[in-house]
Amino acid sequence: MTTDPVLQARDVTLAFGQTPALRGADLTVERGEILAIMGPSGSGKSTLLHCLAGILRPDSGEVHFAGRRLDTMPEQERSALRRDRFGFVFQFGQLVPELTAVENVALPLLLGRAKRSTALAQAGEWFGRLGLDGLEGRRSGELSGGQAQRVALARALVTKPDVVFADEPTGALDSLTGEQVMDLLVATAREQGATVVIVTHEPRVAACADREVVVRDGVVRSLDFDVERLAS
Ligand SMILES: Nc1ncnc2c1ncn2[C@@H]1O[C@H](COP(=O)(O)OP(=O)(O)OP(=O)(O)O)[C@@H](O)[C@H]1O
Repeated sequence: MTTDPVLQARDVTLAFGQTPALRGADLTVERGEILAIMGPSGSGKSTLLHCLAGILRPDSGEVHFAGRRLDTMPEQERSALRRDRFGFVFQFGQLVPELTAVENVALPLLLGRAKRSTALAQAGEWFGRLGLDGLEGRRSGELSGGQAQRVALARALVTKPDVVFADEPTGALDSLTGEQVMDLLVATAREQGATVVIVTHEPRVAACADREVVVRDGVVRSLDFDVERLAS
């Protein structure tokens, strides 16, 4: 049985002023797939991730999510879709410093208008699951980098999103902690059947993925193409 891809970028271009970031990027992501996007600094990886997540609107080309055009969708609808169907993990966790860890995890549920007690209870379930027991009441300044990133993972996963977008999720962590965070991300995403799109510089992180692609000069290449090109 074949299923439709969950995400698709078709001939996407985007420039920041005079700087081209994407120059005809094509990418298809299958449902449940864990995909790593690699490539040199400045090649367009984060811009591609932001287009796929409906954060940036391309100058031309199309972006599809679950059969719907994301690039032409009105902002309000895109923002609801990001809140309800996508989860995000960034390099520095980006927890809200005024909130406790459990409130941070509950945030996407509260923004989706869940009852506060229900949201906090659901958020609390993630602490045991991610080895964070007892840290529910801490603020981000009282957590280690690895703990904060696990809280950020819980926040990305708490809504049971279709897709988790992770931009350098281990970039600020030492390699052992980074590995633990990646193992947790992959295991929980697989458990929930979530698709994961990871931008990373680190081959060890990419090795956790089902497939790797490389972005060069704003264009997506499969890893096979890249290896052949480098070998020739
Ligand atoms: N907000 C912005 N304003 C201006 N130029 C930008 C902006 N964001 C990205 N760029 C430029 O677009 C190009 C692609 O950037 P992007 O961040 O997508 O690359 P990247 O591959 O993710 O890089 P890195 O690995 O260093 O994070 C670069 O030339 C970058 O300088």
